[in-house]
Amino acid sequence: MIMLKIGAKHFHSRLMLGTGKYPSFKMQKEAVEASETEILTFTVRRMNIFDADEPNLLEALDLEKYSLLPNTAGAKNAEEAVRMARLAYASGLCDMIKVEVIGCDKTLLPDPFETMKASVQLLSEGFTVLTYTSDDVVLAKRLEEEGVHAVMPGASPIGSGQGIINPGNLQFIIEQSEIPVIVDAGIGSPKDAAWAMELGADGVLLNTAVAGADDPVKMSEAMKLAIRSGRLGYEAGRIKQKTYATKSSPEYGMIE
Ligand SMILES: CC(=O)[C@@H](O)[C@H](O)COP(=O)(O)O
Repeated sequence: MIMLKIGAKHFHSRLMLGTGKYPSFKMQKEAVEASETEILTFTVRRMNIFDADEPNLLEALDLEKYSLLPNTAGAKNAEEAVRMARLAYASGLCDMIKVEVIGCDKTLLPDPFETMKASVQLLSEGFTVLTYTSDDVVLAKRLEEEGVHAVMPGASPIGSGQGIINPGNLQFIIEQSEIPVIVDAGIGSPKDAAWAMELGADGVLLNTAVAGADDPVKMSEAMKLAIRSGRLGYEAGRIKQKTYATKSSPEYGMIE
């Protein structure tokens, strides 16, 4: 059964995993495998794409098994992001592109204007564009209108592990979107990932919570299960919250 469609690509897993910050290549490989992800993201700037003598940060992974989502992390403006995307494409390491243009070094929050500019340019060049944004509802809509293939609102600042700090905005973005919404960045624990999915997100992208865990492989599996569980809960339709109690054992309609 197909679960997630982004552009022309179909996926069974709703978890996208970052490849950086792992304590070792061995741990990276095991964590990636435990996640059962189909989409791996990596920073173009940190790849030694054209220099065979330099270390390759993906060398432990069998890249044939994954769809690759290079990201433009480190770009400070649209021009830099576009250049990185073209480089990833030219190197053959590009099924899709995650547009990430940082506007503030302290918060690592995206620059909305440059993000939009880069996304529009890359769309015009035929890329499948997934755009990292803040949880700005109007910007997410504008990006969708421009034709991006997915929006990726942050749960909280990258690497902060704060989890979802503005569920209301994520909810609005999810409700209005006809393209996939991937909650990206700031996930700290499995409960955050499950919550994002329960809100109706189409997927979650995370890195630090797994790579920085005491046991990245176990955490990777926990995230996989949390995302499945959150999605199931969303599809099952949760009960309405009430102010007052209602008995779990009603006096009528009991099963004998
Ligand atoms: C790897 C990547 O793309 C990050 O920029 C991403 O946003 C993940 O953030 P966390 O490390 O907070 O999960």
